[in-house]
Order: sequence, then structure tokens, then C-alpha cells
Amino acid sequence: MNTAQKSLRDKPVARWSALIIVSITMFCGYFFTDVMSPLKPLLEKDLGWTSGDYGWFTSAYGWFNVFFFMLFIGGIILDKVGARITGLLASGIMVIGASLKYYAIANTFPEGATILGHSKQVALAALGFAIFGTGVEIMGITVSKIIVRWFKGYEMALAMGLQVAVARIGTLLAMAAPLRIVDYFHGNIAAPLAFCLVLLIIGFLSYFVYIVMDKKLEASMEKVEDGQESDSEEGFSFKDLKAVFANRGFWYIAILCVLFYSSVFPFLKYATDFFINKFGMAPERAGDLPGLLPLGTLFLTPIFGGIYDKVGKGATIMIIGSILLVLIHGLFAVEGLTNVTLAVILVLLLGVALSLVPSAMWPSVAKIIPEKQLGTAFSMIFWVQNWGLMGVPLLIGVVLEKFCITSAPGAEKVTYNYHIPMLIFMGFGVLSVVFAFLLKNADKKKGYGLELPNMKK
Ligand SMILES: N[C@@H](Cc1c[nH]cn1)C(=O)NCC(=O)O
Repeated sequence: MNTAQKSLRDKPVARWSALIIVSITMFCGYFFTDVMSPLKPLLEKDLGWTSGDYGWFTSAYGWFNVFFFMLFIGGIILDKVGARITGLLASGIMVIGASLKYYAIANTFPEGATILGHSKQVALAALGFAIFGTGVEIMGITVSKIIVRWFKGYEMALAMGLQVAVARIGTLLAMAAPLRIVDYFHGNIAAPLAFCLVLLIIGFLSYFVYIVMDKKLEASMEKVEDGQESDSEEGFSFKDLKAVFANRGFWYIAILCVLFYSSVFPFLKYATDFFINKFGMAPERAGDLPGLLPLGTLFLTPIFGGIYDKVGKGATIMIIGSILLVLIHGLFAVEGLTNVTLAVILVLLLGVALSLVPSAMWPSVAKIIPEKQLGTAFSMIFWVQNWGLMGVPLLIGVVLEKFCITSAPGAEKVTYNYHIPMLIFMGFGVLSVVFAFLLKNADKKKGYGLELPNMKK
């Protein structure tokens, strides 16, 4: 290809710059997604929330995605109007939702004021989180499409892996920073939200830089001969939806996805409280432990992805990751095992599981589903996944409140026995193993090639 035919995406500096910008927006999104998790004990102590309130609020992340089909709608909008407007809309929605959540936590409301059976504060915070959840999930699909646009034919898998890694630094910070920020601001529980809101606004503004780059990319692509480099991906169609629904391998991988993530991300929502209650950790340090989980995945996800690329064994990798989940949550569930070193080892192993399964799962989707149906398939997998991200935190909150309180009624500090919630997480692990085996079996029958390397020799 001569210089005259090159488009902007052929320049490494340009495509990596685009990746950095959109990764910043996703980093801020992941940070805000989990920023309240280490604050659960404080929400109960200072604001009078119950575990049921917390579970209900946390489940709000998936409300609109699940019930209003926002992931499909976001996918259709993305295909119709493109990544520039969709990304701007999505990051704007993130800022609006986060602002409402901040307003709810930063203010006090008249006692007895309730909405849908929850205090006005909990209800408004939940509504804010539901709006935010719509924005961040649509942003996730948009960023995937942006990466394909800039990196197709180049380092696409690496770029996707690095984007997830940067986003997960956001999760890490969300575990480690909030209690320190609260301390720094003399016990102000809304301070971490304000900090994160500022980051989201920076993420929103930085997206304008991406828009400028995208316009330049488009102009440069128009100049390329024969329109070879134009975006030739197909949009959403109901025919594709039917074809994806009829694919048994799709259902196995979608169900594995919801089961697997149901025992990881919802666990993170309760992890700080769990380590305080079961392992007797000091509240101000308890968030550091779950912070180790995303830390390990930063390095391991690309390594396991590389192994899948070169050696194959994708279905086996998903089976191993799922078995690890069962062992980890099973050991967490054992009463009397309260050694902090053991907790550290188990969290690190959970990081290994969270690297193994996604590194094999996402590339495997592309082996099961034809390329023209991939966009539809991804938005449907995220939709199925959101049922778990919505339902499981709610389930755990209700179970904690109904069956697990160990403190005397009216005690200043409510304490919990996490045995049943950990058994529930283990149950999801067991079901993940079953579906990982079903997937491997289907692969043998249908020849998806999940056990084969991704790279051609
Ligand atoms: N759809 C996201 C969900 C999520 C929850 N918290 C952060 N992200 C997702 O599946 N991300 C993939 C991942 O492995 O991080």
C-alpha cells in the first residue's frame, strides 16, 4: 500500500491514541460501577441502609438494560448513527446517572419518605445507578466497535485485552480508594462519588477528542481507493437475531457467561463486607483485598489469551476457570476458615479464574457465531449477563438481611455470617462447570474449533 492510500488507522500512533482515549472513558465507568462496594458497612452505619436496600440498589445497574432492552436499543443506535454520537450519548448518560446517585448520597431526605418501599435516598441512588448502568454498558459495546474500526487487520485482540485491563484498573481503584477518600474528607461518604463523578466528566470531555479523531479517520478513509477500508460491518437485523437464538453453542456460552460473572462481579459488591465479617479485617484495609483480584487479571488475561491463540484448548480453559470458582467459593463458605493469608490466596486464585474464563470466552464467541451476526450476538450475551448482574446482588442482599444477621436486634453495628451467600456463589460455579462441559461437548459434535489455536501456523 502506498502512502497516498493510507488511512489514519494505518498509523500506529493514531490508532493507539484512539485506544487510550476510549480506554479512559471505560476506566472511569468501571471505577464508578464498583465505587460503592467498599462503602456497604458505612451505608448501614451512617445512613441507616439495610443489606436488602444495598442489594436492591446494586441490582439497579441492570434494570434498564434487562427490562427496557437498552443493550439491543444501544446496539441498533450504534449501527444506525455510529460510534461518535452513540459514545457521546452513552458517556453523557453515565454522567447524568452518576450525578443523580451523588445527589442522593450527599443529601439527607425527610424520614419516612419512601419510593417503591425503599427510602427516598436508596430509591434515588438506585435510579441514578440504573441510568449509569445503561450508559456504561452501551459504552462497552461502542468501544468494542471502535476497537474493531481502528484495529481490524492489526493488533485487535491485544487492543481489546489492553482496554479491558485499563478498565479493570478502575475496578481496582474502586476497591482500594473509597474508604481512604472518606477518611481524608473526615467521614464524608459522598466524597468518593464526587471524585469519581469528576473523573467521569473528564472521560466525557475526552470523548470529544475521540470524535475529532474519528472524523479525521473517516475523511482519510474516504480518500482510500475503492472504499476498501470503509466500515463494512452489517447492522442489527431480526433475521440475525433468529439465527443466533437457534444456535445451541450460543446459548451454552451465554449461560456460562451469566453464571460465571454472577459469581464474580456480585461477589465484589459484597467482598469488603465479607472480609470484615468473616476474616475480622479492619474496615479501612478490607477493600485492599478484593482490589488484588483485578490486579492479577491485568497481567494474566493477556497471557491466557496468548496461550489460547497459540495452543488452543479454549473449552478446557473455561472448564478449569469454572472449577477454580467452585473451589474458591467453597473454601470461602467453610465456617472457621478465617486465616487472612488463605483469604489472600483465594482472592488471587479468583483473579486467575477471572482471567482464564474471559480470555477464552470472548474469542470463542467469534468461533461459534458467524462474523455478520457477531454484533447481535455480543449485545445478546451482555443482555443475558445483565440478568445476573441485576438479580444476584439483590438475591444476596435479601438473603443476608433475612438469614445471616448475627448481631442482636437494634445493635449499633450489624454483623453477618456469609456462609449462605458463599454457598450461593459456589452454586453458580458448579453450574458454570456443567455449562463449560456442555460447551466442550457441543464443540466436539459441531466442530466449532474451540480446542484449536486461534492463530494459523
Ligand atoms: N458487561 C461488563 C460488566 C461489568 C461489570 N463490572 C464491570 N463490567 C463486562 O462483562 N465486562 C467484561 C469484563 O470481563 O470486565
